[in-house]
Amino acid sequence: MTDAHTTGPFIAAIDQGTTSSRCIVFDKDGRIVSVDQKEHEQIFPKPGWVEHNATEIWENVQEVVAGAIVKAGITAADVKAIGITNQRETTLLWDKNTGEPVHNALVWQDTRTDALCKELGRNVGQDRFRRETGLPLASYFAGPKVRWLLDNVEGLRERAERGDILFGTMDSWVIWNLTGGTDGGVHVTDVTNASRTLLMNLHEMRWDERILQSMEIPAAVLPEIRSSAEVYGNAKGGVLDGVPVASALGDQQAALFGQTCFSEGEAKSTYGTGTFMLMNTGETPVNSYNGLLTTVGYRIGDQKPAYALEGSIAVTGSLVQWMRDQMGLIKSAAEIETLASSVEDNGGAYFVPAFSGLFAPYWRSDARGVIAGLTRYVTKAHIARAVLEATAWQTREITDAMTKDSGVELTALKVDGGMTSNNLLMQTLADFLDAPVVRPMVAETTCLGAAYAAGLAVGFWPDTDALRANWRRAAEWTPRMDADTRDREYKSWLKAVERTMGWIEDEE
Ligand SMILES: Nc1ncnc2c1ncn2[C@@H]1O[C@H](COP(=O)(O)OP(=O)(O)O)[C@@H](O)[C@H]1O
Ligand SMILES: O=P(O)(O)OC[C@H](O)CO
Repeated sequence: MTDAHTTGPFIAAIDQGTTSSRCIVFDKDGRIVSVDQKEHEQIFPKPGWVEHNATEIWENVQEVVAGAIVKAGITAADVKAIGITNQRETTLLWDKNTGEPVHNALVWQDTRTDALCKELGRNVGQDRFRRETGLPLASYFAGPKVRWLLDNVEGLRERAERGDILFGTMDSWVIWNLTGGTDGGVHVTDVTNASRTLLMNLHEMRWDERILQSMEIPAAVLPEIRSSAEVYGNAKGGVLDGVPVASALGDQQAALFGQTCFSEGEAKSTYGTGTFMLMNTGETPVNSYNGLLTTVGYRIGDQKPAYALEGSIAVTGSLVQWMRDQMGLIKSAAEIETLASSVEDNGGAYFVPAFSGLFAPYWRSDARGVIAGLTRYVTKAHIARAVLEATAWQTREITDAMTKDSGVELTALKVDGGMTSNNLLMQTLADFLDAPVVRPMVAETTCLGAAYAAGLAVGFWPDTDALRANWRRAAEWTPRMDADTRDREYKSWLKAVERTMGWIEDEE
């Protein structure tokens, strides 16, 4: 599938995402040469619980890597490096002697550790976690999930303490398997993924011993924390045998990198299963007083890290999936735009999809979803509109918090991800933010970011300036809504948000 304009060598990026795994081959201009992708099963054992089968995921990863290489018509010899990016926080423990997971992976959306987080908050204190890790104590993050597994899988704690068990987010699982698994696989994670565990000291980039003690997690299970762009090892076996594995970044940080947000104040927002806005805040971590997370943006080799402020929204694209799969109101995700465009407005309806509680800026795990403002007038088209507006209003709440925390006014928002193919949503976003929304030519910024980092690590690209030169605007939406309408609608949205809170009582 390579054309006359794309001659090698290439970089291959693997994106192990929440709903699918994909592999994309890029050329030196950052153009896509080939793509292969495969979905995996979403397992919902109980309300609020979400799991993935990590063995299925690893099989899919191997399949899409082979698929992308075949489609590109190339071999391992043409690939200079492999970059890894992944759904963050999703937590796996596996046996290092057999390579078998000890349990399904607990997915970032899973809320089973709510009670544990409350208990830790009472015993250890919320502030300590915020101060050391940059994160609020919430079921979203990996550390409490590790503790839950150690407490609930029979005999696991003893095996972990004996040194037989490895913990990893999906970057670690993919890298360990890629580099040989039980036959010498390297057990590493990068600073961006480690910064999502509630276990890493954000300032010193090392596992925090006191937090490990209070969470009762043995250090023996932990991967080594490395930078986001360096060679961790070479692939062993498979179609990319011998190729250096040279980057790892959580998917949202990878998108920040792929959008070339290398300067302080530059931000992007990625619209996939959830939505995540990150702003590069430079070499020092910025504390949030408005419900954002402080996280690592990236670290290239032994250079100073770039930190970021993040606004995380749990449910955006997954609400569209829910309309399709659970409600049967649309047949495809794209159909939501046609349905929503058949009416002028939301008909008075507001949909707050607090399915996993509310993330930024509220961090309320006791919240659950509501549709507010219903009257007999409301049709499924109005609900479809409210679904799209929910994504745009949630972004507005995040940009407001970013402005307060960073002092930087939003002048334009760089966007990417699957939902950005929805024109109505992008226009609504520009309207609600009262700022232009800009989409780059390569909307696959997550894979692109991982490819860029891997390429920098092996000298395929010389520096970040070379990467910036690849960024090209594909589309722009400018605000058209009058201020009065925007303010009135925003007030109604905030009223609907209030109605979600406190739905789950402590004993539930
Ligand atoms: N045209 C569309 N309008 C609204 N949502 C869409 C559209 N196309 C895809 N989506 C949503 O985008 C998400 C897929 O985007 P993607 O970036 O691939 O997500 P992820 O990386 O989280 O798996 C799905 O949740 C899907 O419902
Ligand atoms: O796989 P995605 O794109 O839904 O991203 C998930 C995030 O990394 C969760 O923090």
